[in-house]
Amino acid sequence: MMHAYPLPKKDFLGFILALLIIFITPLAQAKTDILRVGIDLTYAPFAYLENNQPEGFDPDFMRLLASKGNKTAQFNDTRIENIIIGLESGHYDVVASALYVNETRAKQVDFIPYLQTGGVLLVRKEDNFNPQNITDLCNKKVSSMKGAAWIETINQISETYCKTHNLGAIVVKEYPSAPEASQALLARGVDVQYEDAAVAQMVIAQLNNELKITSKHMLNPVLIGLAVRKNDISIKQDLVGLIKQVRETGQYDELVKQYNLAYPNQSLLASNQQFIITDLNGELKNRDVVTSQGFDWHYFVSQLVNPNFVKASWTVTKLSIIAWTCALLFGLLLALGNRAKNPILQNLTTSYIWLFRSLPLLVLLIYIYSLPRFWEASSVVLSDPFWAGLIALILSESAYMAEIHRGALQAIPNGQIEAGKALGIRYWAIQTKIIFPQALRIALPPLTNQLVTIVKLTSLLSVISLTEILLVGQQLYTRNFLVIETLTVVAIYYVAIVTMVTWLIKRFEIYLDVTKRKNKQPEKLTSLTSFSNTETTSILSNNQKSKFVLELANLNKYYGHTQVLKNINLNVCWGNVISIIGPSGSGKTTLIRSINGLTHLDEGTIKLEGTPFIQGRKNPNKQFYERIVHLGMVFQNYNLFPHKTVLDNLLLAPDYHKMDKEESKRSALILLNKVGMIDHAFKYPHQLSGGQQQRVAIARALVMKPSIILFDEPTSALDPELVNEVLSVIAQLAAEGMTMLIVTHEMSFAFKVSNRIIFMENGEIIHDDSPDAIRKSSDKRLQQFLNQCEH
Ligand SMILES: Nc1ncnc2c1ncn2[C@@H]1O[C@H](COP(=O)(O)OP(=O)(O)OP(=O)(O)O)[C@@H](O)[C@H]1O
Repeated sequence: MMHAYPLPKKDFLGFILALLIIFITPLAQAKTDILRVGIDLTYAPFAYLENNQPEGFDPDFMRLLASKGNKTAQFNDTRIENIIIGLESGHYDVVASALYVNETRAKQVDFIPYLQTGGVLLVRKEDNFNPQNITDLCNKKVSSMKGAAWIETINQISETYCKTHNLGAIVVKEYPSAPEASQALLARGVDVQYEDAAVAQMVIAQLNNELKITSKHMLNPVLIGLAVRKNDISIKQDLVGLIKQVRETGQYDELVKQYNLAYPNQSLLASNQQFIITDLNGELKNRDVVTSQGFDWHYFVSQLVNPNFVKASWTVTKLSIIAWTCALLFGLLLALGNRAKNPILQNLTTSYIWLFRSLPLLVLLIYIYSLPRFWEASSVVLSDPFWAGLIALILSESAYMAEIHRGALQAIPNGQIEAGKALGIRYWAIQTKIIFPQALRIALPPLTNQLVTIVKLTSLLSVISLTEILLVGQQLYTRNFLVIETLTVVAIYYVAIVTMVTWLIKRFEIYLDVTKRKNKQPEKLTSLTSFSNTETTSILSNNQKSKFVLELANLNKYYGHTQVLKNINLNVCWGNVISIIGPSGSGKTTLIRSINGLTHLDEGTIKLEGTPFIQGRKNPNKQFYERIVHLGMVFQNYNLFPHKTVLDNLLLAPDYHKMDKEESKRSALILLNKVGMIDHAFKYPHQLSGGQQQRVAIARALVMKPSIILFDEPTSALDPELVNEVLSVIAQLAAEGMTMLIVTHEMSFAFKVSNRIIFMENGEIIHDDSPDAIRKSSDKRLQQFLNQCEH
């Protein structure tokens, strides 16, 4: 029977200890039984994956050594550029990845030689170019695996032979692995590939003989070694002893024969003696513990001014800024397409965004860079990794930016578009002058983030051999193994670029933020107060060409099955001030918005100044856009443009309609004076009260000299104490003979200023009479409504 009591404390600790022992013992055992090998399994035939198992010479060799030492080889697949970081960090004990031996590498790690190899030259099968030696490569582009031994030799020959013989330099393009270097050759990004002899055989077989070896002899023999940490004396002793054993038993010879490789010859061993830890007989030379060097400050400082880093930084900056700007603009078009009413456009943009957000940039980069293989003409542009990288970045980033723009565009209130439309401004101008500047301010912080992302993403472009900052770093540390020093330089360059570009955009963001802007120095406006009344009223239109300003005939409007306007007929004479009153939901706003096309009618015609203006469901025509400016509109929520000053709010429409600049500025100032806002001409809307904003909105509606102004509940959004300042401006306009149609809930005002009052209910005009007649009407429903309003 089990006890329900808790375990005594002592027993509990014992239990934990037992658990630890159970788990730790096998781990501790595992460490001694396992030979941990760092290896890059993308380098066939030396090391590759087959059926998920490491295969090739290096895995076979390490398995052989491990079994001789009664251990199991455990492979840790790591790309070549990071393989020494793993060794130094203790993730494995030895690197067996066809590493060539050289002086600078030997300063960081100890090498135990175990193989020799050499290079060959590969070209496309159909090419007539037959290079035999490196000297035949002058003026050619050569692809190579990153950090390969021969790169230094090629660069040396380019300097000492090609340049001195005026034959043109050899351009080496480095790729992460041999398959990518071959793809570049097939895509005509390079003319020739320099490859390890054993690797080249394998590549040719895999690519169905699309490439051929042209060099007859193995070029540039190199010594290959196992790399171990300098202070790891026991692993050095173990490995040297095991290699000796497998050579003596003949197992080593059997293995190298299978791969057509060889143990390093004596002369190669002799010439590399100072870089390896075994002598010519394969015995360990020095058993002292040598600690690896600390941070190499001298090298670090020298690399800070390395011209290759400076050049790569310029490439990264240029590429990032161009990619960001193009993706920003393209993304904006995509966002607009996505918001369009056209379903084809919507589906196309949605699919684009879905596809390019899902595709990894790396895959996209390789697709684009390889395109010339299938479409030769594209090689003119795409063989240059800068352009291929730029196109891939733009395609991918524009998909992300489209979503940022979509969010920002959605955040702009619809009233801004309506205010633009009411001023007769067409679609593109509304977008560019009103919507984009406001949306850009909202989108800028996330867009800045994207720029930082792009700067960092450029490091991926090394797969297509673009010499960017990380690639320069990798080229350096795969040769000298000074990983931390080099990466610190890389980090400094990236941080500097990101800091610079974000600072620039931050300045732009501050520039766009009108709340942080100081008011422009006001001009001398005092002279304006001396304008005569005639000059002030002459600004208002008195262009009476027809009997009626506005004629509405048989207007009908439905929302779904609900009819909200029922056969509306109304004629407005010049100078009429008509107030539209009625209970909530009676259709007042719908009526006034359909007069200037903001709400589409289902049936009926509207004539403006005697000429047809809107006809039923027909789309607005050219005549509509020419005449819409004769209809001013004042909205309930003012709808001023927040990114423009008061004066610029007034000048937007005259500028768009190409009116005389000086004259419209003068009219704008006179109108501001008229509505009592002249002292605020250079303020932004957020610096004004609601009443002041509405007075500016009235001046803005007047600046195009409309024949009639429509007011949609102009005081409903105002605090009670601000209502009167707006109403007195409207009353003044009424007194000056301005024709106005006013939807209002301010009954006493309506009765005071109007010559006619229209009472609407359920979408119908029930009464259309003088204020006196309305007041005296015997209609109970009307009287009930008026009584309610008075309360
Ligand atoms: N976009 C829309 N979709 C569907 N129905 C709408 C839409 N706009 C208005 N309506 C309906 O049309 C009718 C008339 O609305 P409208 O806004 O013109 O009334 P109103 O008299 O101006 O009311 P209020 O005085 O409250 O502003 C209402 O029943 C309203 O619910």
